[in-house]
Amino acid sequence: MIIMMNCFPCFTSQKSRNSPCTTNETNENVEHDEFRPPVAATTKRIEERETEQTSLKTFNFRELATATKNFRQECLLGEGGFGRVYKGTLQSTGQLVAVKQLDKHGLHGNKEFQAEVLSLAKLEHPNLVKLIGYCADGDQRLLVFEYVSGGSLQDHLYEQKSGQKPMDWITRMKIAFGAAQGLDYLHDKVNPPVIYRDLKASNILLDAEFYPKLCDFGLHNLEPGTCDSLFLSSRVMDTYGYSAPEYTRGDDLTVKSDVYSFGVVLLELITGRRAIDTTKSNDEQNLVAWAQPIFRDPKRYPDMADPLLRKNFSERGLNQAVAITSMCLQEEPTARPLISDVMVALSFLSMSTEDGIPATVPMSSFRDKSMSIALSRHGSCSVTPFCLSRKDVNNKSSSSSDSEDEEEEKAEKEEEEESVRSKKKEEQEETAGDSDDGSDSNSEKDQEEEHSQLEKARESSSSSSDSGSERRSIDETNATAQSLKIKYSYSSEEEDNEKLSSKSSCKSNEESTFSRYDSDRDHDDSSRNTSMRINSLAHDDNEEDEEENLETRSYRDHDDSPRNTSMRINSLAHDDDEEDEEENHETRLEHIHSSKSEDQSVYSDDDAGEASGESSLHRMEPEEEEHISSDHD
Ligand SMILES: Nc1ncnc2c1ncn2[C@@H]1O[C@H](COP(=O)(O)OP(=O)(O)OP(=O)(O)O)[C@@H](O)[C@H]1O
Repeated sequence: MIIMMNCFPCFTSQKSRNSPCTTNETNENVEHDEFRPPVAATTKRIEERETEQTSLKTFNFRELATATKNFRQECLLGEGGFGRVYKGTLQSTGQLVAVKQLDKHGLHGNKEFQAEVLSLAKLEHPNLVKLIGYCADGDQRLLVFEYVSGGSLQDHLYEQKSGQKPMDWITRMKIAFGAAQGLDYLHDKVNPPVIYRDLKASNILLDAEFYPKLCDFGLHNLEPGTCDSLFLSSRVMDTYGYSAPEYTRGDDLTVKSDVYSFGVVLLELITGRRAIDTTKSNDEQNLVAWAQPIFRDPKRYPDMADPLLRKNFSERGLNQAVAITSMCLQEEPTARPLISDVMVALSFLSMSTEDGIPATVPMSSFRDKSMSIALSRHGSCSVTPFCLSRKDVNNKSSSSSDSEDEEEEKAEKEEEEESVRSKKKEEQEETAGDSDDGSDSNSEKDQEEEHSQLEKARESSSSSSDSGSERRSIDETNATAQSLKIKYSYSSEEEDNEKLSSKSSCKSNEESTFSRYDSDRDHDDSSRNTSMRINSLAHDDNEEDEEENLETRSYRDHDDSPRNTSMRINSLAHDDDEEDEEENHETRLEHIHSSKSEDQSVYSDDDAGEASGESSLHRMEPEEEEHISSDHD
């Protein structure tokens, strides 16, 4: 979009040089140029609204000189590929800002600059450094950003000040999660999507509470050299170690190239190693090259972790994080996950739990199946295809015992119904075995019987829950699972997932789910305080010739009890006036798993003073998993 030069008076007007102004204050001066068709009043109003929305300020050079004490050395925060960055204080408001003085190489014209700046200003997200304003005065081009006080991720990982504690595991995961949210916004929430191109540890700024904000996004077109082909950008070198293989091959960059760079950052967070470290031996200089063989050997994952973490992380958390990283770092761009899926997975990893073990990630939270498959390999993803409704999440996140009781009652009811239904199924199968055409002829009768059994089950279930007596035993549930011939284990591989998915006739996530994830910045220490919504809706695909219209619904139950590992698979036929009874099933698959399984043990090494100086791995043995079915046996 091309914006008029006079729209920003600091380019031309003397008046503007003396006072800061916002773009909306100056819209009266809008003129038209040759690139813009005559602007109708309405169009003009739309533009005004756009600039109002961004509330972008224009500054004159003198103001910014004052703010930065005349660009004094002591205010210099650093110098990057775009130019120098100074810390400043706006005189008018007292606000702290970071003033980026763009290099004059390949200087962009005012119009181009304004256009870029305005589109930049529209990119607003809590995990992006906010552009406050700009200055284009003579040949000066400056951008004014909010000041982020905590330094960059690079500083925290590698340039720690003395006495500063190393970042703990959860903090690292929260940083990764926040960065993923920022990237997701650029990739998924902005139209057209913005390819960051420059994601790296030094571009992730942290505030005083380690809340991450991405900087330098969308600046590509302002990069020195984009107007001057002879100018070799120093940024190319800086990005070395983060850039995706397709960049080196000279192929086009896509959002998946950003996913690769994100993978490198995640790897840095896990390992505490720089993307490129020339002080290391040859085979360890390139972090990704060093990590690739380890990705293939999960037993070596713990060796990968940053020694500064002193093994204070859960094994499962580490496995998940490494699995996500290795996916992001796939050679082939299409094999890399969507950042939205990475973000969802990290939302679980960044939640603090009492025992430090991250919750299982519901498979249907992902838009792309590959992520759930990768995580399920590490027992980190519930393989049941299900949908997490907002109501479910609310119920789950509520600490109210009432709602938990209600959930349990509901689950019990469903189990009853499921039991009846599966028994019926078995009978039907037997009948089918005896007589080929028998099932058809009896189907109506069967339906009636089934229905009446279900009704009975509902009644008996409600009466038992009313009296508060007799809970349905979980071995019955397991029998139900068996009757559905679904096998499951925590180490289940891809095929198991596929089988389970197909058993429940649920379409792939890609096709059938819509995920929405919202999290605000209070995503903090308590998982209960985490504001998170994941909604997935399995929806029908009319083109598919499905005999049954299945609505699959389930939810994650992050069970607090370490000794309860069970899987409940409930399937019930429900009568719905509007829908054909024969064709409608509601399958509820609920997977409740233990907070601690074998794969979930916590490594801890609190013994900082071990004589050897090398911490040994203390593995807190998981409490024995209690498979209720085996108890029953
Ligand atoms: N909004 C900001 N708040 C606080 N510090 C900032 C801000 N923006 C940049 N900085 C700091 O200014 C310095 C220079 O930043 P800049 O982004 O220009 O360079 P870089 O990230 O080191 O390299 P490159 O330009 O290649 O990405 C860095 O130390 C960075 O942490």
